[in-house]
Amino acid sequence: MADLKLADEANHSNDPGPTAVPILECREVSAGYGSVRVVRDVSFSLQAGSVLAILGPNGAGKSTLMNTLAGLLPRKGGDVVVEGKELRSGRPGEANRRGLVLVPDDRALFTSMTVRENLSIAKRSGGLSVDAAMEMFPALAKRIKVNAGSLSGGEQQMLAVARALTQNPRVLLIDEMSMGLAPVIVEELLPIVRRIADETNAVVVLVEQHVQLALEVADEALVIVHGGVRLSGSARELAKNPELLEQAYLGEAV
Ligand SMILES: Nc1ncnc2c1ncn2[C@@H]1O[C@H](COP(=O)(O)OP(=O)(O)OP(=O)(O)O)[C@@H](O)[C@H]1O
Repeated sequence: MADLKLADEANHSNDPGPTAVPILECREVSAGYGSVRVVRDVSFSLQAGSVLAILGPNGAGKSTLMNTLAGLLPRKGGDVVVEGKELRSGRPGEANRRGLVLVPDDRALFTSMTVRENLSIAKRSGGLSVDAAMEMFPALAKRIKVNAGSLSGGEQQMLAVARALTQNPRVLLIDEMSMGLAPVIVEELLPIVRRIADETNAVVVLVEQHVQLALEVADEALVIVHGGVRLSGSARELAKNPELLEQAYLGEAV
């Protein structure tokens, strides 16, 4: 099956020009568990302020790729380069210090601590202050004294993203933000991702099952099937080609 690369027409206006060093480069990255390779030769390059949507069916390897980028899993091949410097494989502390911040699909909040405590404990120098993070999420600001475990699913997700922003991310990795959330909540949350990229100039890599909503906020998209990139291109072009997306998901030749 030939991979398809759509025209590289990014829909963001903050193109830094051809000489800028990419914030994140993934060069033929492979990953997996034990001797099993579940992600194969994934490559992409992202400039400051851009959003990449990683799409694909269940079990395709999307979370494995995210965890590998965050250093939680060792790579089985390839290079990850952050702002021009290689990142060592399987070093989550180093990845975090270099600005890769993962919002995991289980959100990993301290449920018996308040919203404010969850944010204060994560805060890093250079990251958004608790108050600035709350400005991004006014609905959560009203719940700042509430324990994270008592928040709604949408509020918990806001807190997980707000917490990441207090850590000064250069690369924000958001794995299935919409997991378990009603579509109406997802429609509110995803535009915030766009705002984060635009206002902080961080790169956002978003794994998302709500394909059309993700394509509305992303600049670029990859469809991963069976661990390999099946389709890639500008989010705007992919959004205009739902049949192509469907074929890619089904693993048909496109
Ligand atoms: N800890 C693990 N040990 C061994 N295999 C795993 C582990 N986690 C995931 N896998 C396998 O790796 C493959 C890719 O899983 P992964 O969770 O990365 O897919 P995904 O695209 O994120 O899917 P989903 O959308 O369902 O989360 C699957 O076959 C899965 O069973």
